[in-house]
Amino acid sequence: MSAPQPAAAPKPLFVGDQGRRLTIRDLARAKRRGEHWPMLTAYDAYTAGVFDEAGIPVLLVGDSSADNHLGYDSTVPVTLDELIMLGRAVVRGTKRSLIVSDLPFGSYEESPEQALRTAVRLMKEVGCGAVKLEGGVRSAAQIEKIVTAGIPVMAHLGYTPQSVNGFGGPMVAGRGADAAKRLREDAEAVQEAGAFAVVLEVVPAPLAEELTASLEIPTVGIGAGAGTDGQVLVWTDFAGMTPGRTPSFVKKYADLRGVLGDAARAFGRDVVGGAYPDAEHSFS
Ligand SMILES: Nc1nc(=O)c2c([nH]1)NC[C@@H]1CN(c3ccc(C(=O)N[C@@H](CCC(=O)O)C(=O)O)cc3)CN21
Ligand SMILES: CC(C)C(=O)C(=O)O
Ligand SMILES: [Mg+2]
Repeated sequence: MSAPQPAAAPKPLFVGDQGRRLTIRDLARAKRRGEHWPMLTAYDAYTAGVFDEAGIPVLLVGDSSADNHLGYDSTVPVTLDELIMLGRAVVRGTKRSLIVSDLPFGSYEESPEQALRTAVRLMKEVGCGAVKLEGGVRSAAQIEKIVTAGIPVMAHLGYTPQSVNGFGGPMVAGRGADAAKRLREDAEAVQEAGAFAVVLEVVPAPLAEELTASLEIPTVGIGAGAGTDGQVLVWTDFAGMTPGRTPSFVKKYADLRGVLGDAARAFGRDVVGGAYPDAEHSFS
């Protein structure tokens, strides 16, 4: 009899060498195992390819592309056609990550039928694996309609940026007993409607932890503390590409803006000074 072998270390989800695209079932299994996993936004093929190769299991074609890629002031103006173009690039640039696409503002609020039409366009034209929309109780009928048609839906609660023009109150959602109760009801509603996961944006950490324990579906936090199943960040924030101030929950893992600016200045100096192109970079 040989000595008992130590149990094989569970393979973290983000290593992601399944040789296929991740699915929502992989995320459900990660929840059962108590694994934490990262998610990043992506708006183009190269960047998405870098994250896919780095083993990020879930990439979001966020409507945050509006203010972080397309130059709008908020997420409100981005159109479905614009998001579809970005999503197609992200899918073309990746092999393994699960691609989730946001439903942009105005493309689902009117009715469950409108929401399904939008989700179907994203599934057909982008080829993503899931869609995401904002709102709890107010969006439950939309979620149910889309899920019933066989399309996985990620919900999004807490601070919901598409409503920025309607917000009068504080940014941190779920603070205080009434707000916490509403957030719990929203979370229950989206799970009941069939969402496979739920984003909790700018929510007090203890409440996000409580929801993560009470819900069967994975939670994905952004500014919601360490207790959620997944963590998502806007890629330009985590990589130091966003100009100016970023939300306080962001940790900057690189200074891409500095690196790229330095490269551009060096190229400019070389061209002006005659150092580029040199013989090595010319044809004789
Ligand atoms: N670059 C960027 N990062 C994001 O996380 C992000 C976007 N853009 N655009 C769409 C939404 C908007 N989100 C935001 C935007 C601002 C804050 C922010 O300024 N938060 C302040 C708290 C302000 C308050 O308490 O009133 C912070 O210090 O974190 C947070 C999330 C998250 N999303
Ligand atoms: C921040 C995430 C959750 C998002 O909705 C987006 O990037 O659009
Ligand atoms: Mg979004």
